[in-house]
Amino acid sequence: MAASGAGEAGDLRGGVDDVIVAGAGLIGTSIALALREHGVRVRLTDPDPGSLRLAAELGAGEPVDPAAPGAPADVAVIAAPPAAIPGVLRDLQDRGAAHVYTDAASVKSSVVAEAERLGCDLATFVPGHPMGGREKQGPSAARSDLFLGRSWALCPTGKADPLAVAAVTRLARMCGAEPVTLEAAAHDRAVALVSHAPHVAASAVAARLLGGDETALALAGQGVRDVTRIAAGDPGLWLEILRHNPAPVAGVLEEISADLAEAATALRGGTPGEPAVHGLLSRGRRGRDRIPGKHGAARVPEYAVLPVVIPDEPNALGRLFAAAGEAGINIEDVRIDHSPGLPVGVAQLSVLPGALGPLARALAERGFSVHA
Ligand SMILES: NC(=O)c1ccc[n+]([C@@H]2O[C@H](COP(=O)([O-])OP(=O)(O)OC[C@H]3O[C@@H](n4cnc5c(N)ncnc54)[C@H](O)[C@@H]3O)[C@@H](O)[C@H]2O)c1
Ligand SMILES: O=C(O)C(=O)C[C@]1(C(=O)O)C=C[C@@H](O)C=C1
Repeated sequence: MAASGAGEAGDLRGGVDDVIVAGAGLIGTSIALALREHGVRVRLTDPDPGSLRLAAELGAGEPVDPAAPGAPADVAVIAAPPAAIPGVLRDLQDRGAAHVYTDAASVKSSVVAEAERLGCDLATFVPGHPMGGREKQGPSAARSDLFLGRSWALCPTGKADPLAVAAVTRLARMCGAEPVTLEAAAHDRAVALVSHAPHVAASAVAARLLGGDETALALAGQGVRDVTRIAAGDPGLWLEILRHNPAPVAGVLEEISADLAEAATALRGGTPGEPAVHGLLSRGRRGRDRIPGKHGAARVPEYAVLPVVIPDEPNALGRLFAAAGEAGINIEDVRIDHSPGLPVGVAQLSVLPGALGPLARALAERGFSVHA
């Protein structure tokens, strides 16, 4: 969603012209891509050189050394895993890397408490949480439109400078999101209900599938795919998120468990228990109706996946497939991650695990930019 003119883009930027994104993964690169569409200068840092290189190649910004980021940016966004954020904030603030700081962590109270403990400046730190995401990681899954129409929680402490809040509000709006301001504890209770407990519940449903035989799994339709999509997320990141929000998530899970237990007991009891089951299904339907919007994404099969950067031009995919064919490798599936308006996209080639190395070598030899 590029702005239509330099003046208009400048108006929306409102002084947020130069941003540092620390953490060039899914969320950091998505934020960077969205900001680039508004002409914002973006400087990227990430301890993983591969992620940094890919994010830069996707057009998300210029890689910089976090120890020498250059002149202070208008805003620094920290899009690292939650536990790393307070330390990165303290480091960036010590270096005077930006005038205003925000983060993207899925939890807020623990991040704020640790930032305070580390002596971070809370006047310039506006904790944030974009409510858009995917069940995938890394810059190759990034999309400039990831936050379009989503809420973006802002949890400024009582010490926050209103000008800092205004700058982060503008940044969220440039990403196409709607800022929602609330206290950190209220945020954590809210996301326990709408994000964290649902993730665990989806994992519980998906974990049952491990006991299903091939015939049962062959019958899997869209229903189970919808219910389990988020269970494909990274267990490491999710454990970290849950650890930082334990009590609110446990509370919701206990309520879900009670509903499920009651339904199971009622079903075991036959017809007399039916009203309880009907009641749960009806409440579920009414609860679902209260959700104002919904993500949609395809499930990705579990092959080995090779990301290859491709130019946005006729027959780019044709050449890619021809090269794989010449190497005698069968591509099982392909998915294109592409932000509208960008000159390049990422083709995610799914192959049998044993074919990954040979395919990477064959494509690299033929001049493709391969990110194995
Ligand atoms: N995945 C989602 O759907 C989602 C949605 C909203 C918010 N978030 C939050 O966004 C943050 C990033 O998650 P993600 O999904 O982009 O994960 P990701 O794994 O795709 O990216 C995280 C990136 O942070 C980098 N990193 C690690 N330590 C760092 C450090 N000290 N300094 C700078 N970068 C560092 C990693 O190398 C990696 O590239 C997390 O705090 C997460 O809670 C995730
Ligand atoms: O759509 C997804 O894949 C997500 O899980 C995104 C989602 C969510 O629960 O809505 C996940 C974690 C975040 O902190 C924010 C957004």
